[in-house]
Amino acid sequence: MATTQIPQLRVEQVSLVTALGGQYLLNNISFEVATGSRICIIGPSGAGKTSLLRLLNRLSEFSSGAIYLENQDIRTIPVLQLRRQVMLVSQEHKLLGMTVQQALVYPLRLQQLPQRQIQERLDAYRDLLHIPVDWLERTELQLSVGQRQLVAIARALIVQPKILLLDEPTSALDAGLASHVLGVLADLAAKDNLSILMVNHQLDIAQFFCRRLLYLQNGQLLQDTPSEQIDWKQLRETLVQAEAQAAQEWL
Ligand SMILES: Nc1ncnc2c1ncn2[C@@H]1O[C@H](COP(=O)(O)OP(=O)(O)OP(=O)(O)O)[C@@H](O)[C@H]1O
Repeated sequence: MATTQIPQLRVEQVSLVTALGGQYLLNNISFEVATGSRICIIGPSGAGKTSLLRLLNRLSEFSSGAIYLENQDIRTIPVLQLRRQVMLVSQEHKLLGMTVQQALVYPLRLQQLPQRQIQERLDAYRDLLHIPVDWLERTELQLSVGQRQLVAIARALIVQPKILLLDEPTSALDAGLASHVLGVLADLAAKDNLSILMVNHQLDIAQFFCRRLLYLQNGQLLQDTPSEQIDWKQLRETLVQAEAQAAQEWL
């Protein structure tokens, strides 16, 4: 008899309304994430992409609807436990006054892992992401934006989450490093069942990496499409038009 696998993450009719003015930043969003998914979230500036990611590990609270991690309502999961399973790499990469090494091992120390295991994970993920040993003693100010981005990705992966939320993860990496990082992420999705939701403005990266695309505009989920069904040329044009419209609304 076939078994039905429960989705790893289920977003059900979720809305986010601003505190003042009652404007909908996200309106009635529903989708599911299967284990090991590679999903890109695309849409013009201000569409609500970052806001959506932040709801998934409760950095912000949704106004209505529900989100389930493996069938458990995320509001019933202690927030630190949730964030260990659903890690967000945001666009701002802060080491909070720590060195790279301290920042990488901090979440593992919080989990009270034995020192030997901490060292093994540090070596493994530093190696995996090609972070040179001589960065370990550097602080944020001694790293370029791209280097900080790489450390932030390592810091999320070292915790071995079930779901990784990435907000423009490769925007500051050169093409070679970006493609290495995407290869590492694809391997982790295939071998370790890591699910990845990635906000990305670079459609060529989305086309290469993602197996499914969520298209957001004005807080609404307009498309949820497997990548093989996407007309990328059409999508590029839609996005250019939507960006132009968004820019006009700001003028
Ligand atoms: N705390 C907040 N209060 C009010 N409005 C907010 C808040 N946070 C975000 N917004 C607004 O919500 C909308 C969606 O913002 P969000 O950052 O999620 O968009 P985005 O799609 O990620 O945009 P970008 O591609 O430019 O990063 C924007 O109009 C933004 O100004």
